[in-house]
Amino acid sequence: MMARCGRAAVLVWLGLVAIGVTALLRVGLVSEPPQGARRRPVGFSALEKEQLREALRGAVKIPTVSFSPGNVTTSAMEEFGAYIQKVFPRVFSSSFVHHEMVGGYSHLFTVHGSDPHLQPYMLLAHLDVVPASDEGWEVPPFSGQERDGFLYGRGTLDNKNAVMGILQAMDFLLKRNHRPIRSFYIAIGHDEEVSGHDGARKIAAKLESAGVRLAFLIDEGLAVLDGVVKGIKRPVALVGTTEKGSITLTLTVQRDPGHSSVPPKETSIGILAAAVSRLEQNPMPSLFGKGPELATFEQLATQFTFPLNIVMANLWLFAPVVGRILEWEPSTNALVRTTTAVTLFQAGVKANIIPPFANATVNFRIHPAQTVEEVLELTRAVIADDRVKIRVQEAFNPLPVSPHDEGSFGFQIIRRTIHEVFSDVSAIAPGVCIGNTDSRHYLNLTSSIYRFSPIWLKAEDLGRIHGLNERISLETYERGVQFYLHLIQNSDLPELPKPHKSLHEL
Ligand SMILES: CCCCCCCC/C=C\CCCCCCCC(=O)NCC(=O)O
Ligand SMILES: [Zn+2]
Ligand SMILES: [Zn+2]
Repeated sequence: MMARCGRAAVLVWLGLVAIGVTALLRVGLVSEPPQGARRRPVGFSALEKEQLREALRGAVKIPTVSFSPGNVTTSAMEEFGAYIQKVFPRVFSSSFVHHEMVGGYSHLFTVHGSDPHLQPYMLLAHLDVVPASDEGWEVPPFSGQERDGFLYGRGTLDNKNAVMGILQAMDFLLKRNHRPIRSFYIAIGHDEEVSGHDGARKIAAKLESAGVRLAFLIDEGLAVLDGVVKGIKRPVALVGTTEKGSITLTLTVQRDPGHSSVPPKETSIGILAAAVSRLEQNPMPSLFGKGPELATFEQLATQFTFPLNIVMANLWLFAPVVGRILEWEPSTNALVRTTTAVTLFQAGVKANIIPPFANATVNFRIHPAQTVEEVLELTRAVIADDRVKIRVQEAFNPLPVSPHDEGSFGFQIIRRTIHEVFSDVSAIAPGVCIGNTDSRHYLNLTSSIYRFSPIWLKAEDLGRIHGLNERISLETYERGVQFYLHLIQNSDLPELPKPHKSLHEL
């Protein structure tokens, strides 16, 4: 009997291994880099390197902060506009580049390629940054100081690296007398950090009313991740093919004020604090494996060390266990569920007055398998207190998944460009962008929206985005400029080679 059980267990194990190996081979083929002649990184002279670093430093020193919708630092944004004109005169004076301002402080460049029959694409970035005070920073966040090969400052990763990287690449192309064949737009929003309603949304509306359709669009988002995903030793690049939805709620409790010497059993502050604490103690349900994050892990399966590689290649069986493990780290927990972040709390007027009001802001990022309505319903159920009034500030559902198969022009061009410039990455896979981007305003112009920042992130860097000591290595920034240079040239391809030879010709 014991022997029979043992033999059965071995057979089950062999079966699992066979399935795993099959899946690994399949996945291995999918994630194989495109073959054939690759464009080699263009060399920058020492002077050019110096120029591109100084240009970024100058951009970081202008405090283009967005505080809230309608409350952005307009004078800094005007200064930023003048700064890029000064640094990139070639771009602003080129006969085939048209520049215009939209929504007061956003920039739209139209680069007219030599073949007007090719559908244009778009490079997207934003010039505004989230606030930063000196406290906790190794160097002041708007001082543009450099340490050990890193330029420190708010916006170095999010997103002045892209604004300056794109314009710098354009400048270098013009300097080398290169006119792109395919037309493209460069859109630089000024209020992405506070919803993009005055910048990106207006640019999108303008292009839409002119009947523009885009071949694809690339915005900030995921990146090259080095040691970020536990179990993967080598760097991998993730391209965001979708992004999470979002809900921002204001929770309010109002009670009668009075003398603090005769307090009620519960104050508005106590009631609201208990409600937000319940939200934190009761996270949204795990949905790991029910959305496009499944494809990310399947495609990265071969990159995991043994035995995780077998596990990842068999998520149909192991997804619940993997989901539990991913919950341990905030960065991967964000892929598992709708996240809940209590971000603002305002209450009370004076030490000896019973507080008449308490307000809290809670920001949820919605997992692709959930909707705004579902999250609202769960939130009401967890708060379960009619004294807490719930108001929706802003809400949108998770974004559609952009095509990422072998025939998807934009995805394959981006993939090829990553292979050329970040040749040290071992795999490229589609992913869910956990933050939100201006790209969602362009849904009516294209279904091919990709979110990839050409930056190299180690696990410890994730906390720098919107956090303390945001910084970029100058070597990484040079690669970012290379990325946009290559991307613009690769996009000149009129179409992808036919499927039977696509991988060899790309
Ligand atoms: C196997 C997958 C592991 C994924 C781990 C997550 C990696 C995170 C990588 C990049 C950081 C995401 C930043 C996204 C851009 C956010 C832009 C932004 O700040 N927008 C405003 C907002 O979201 O409020
Ligand atoms: Zn950003
Ligand atoms: Zn940001």
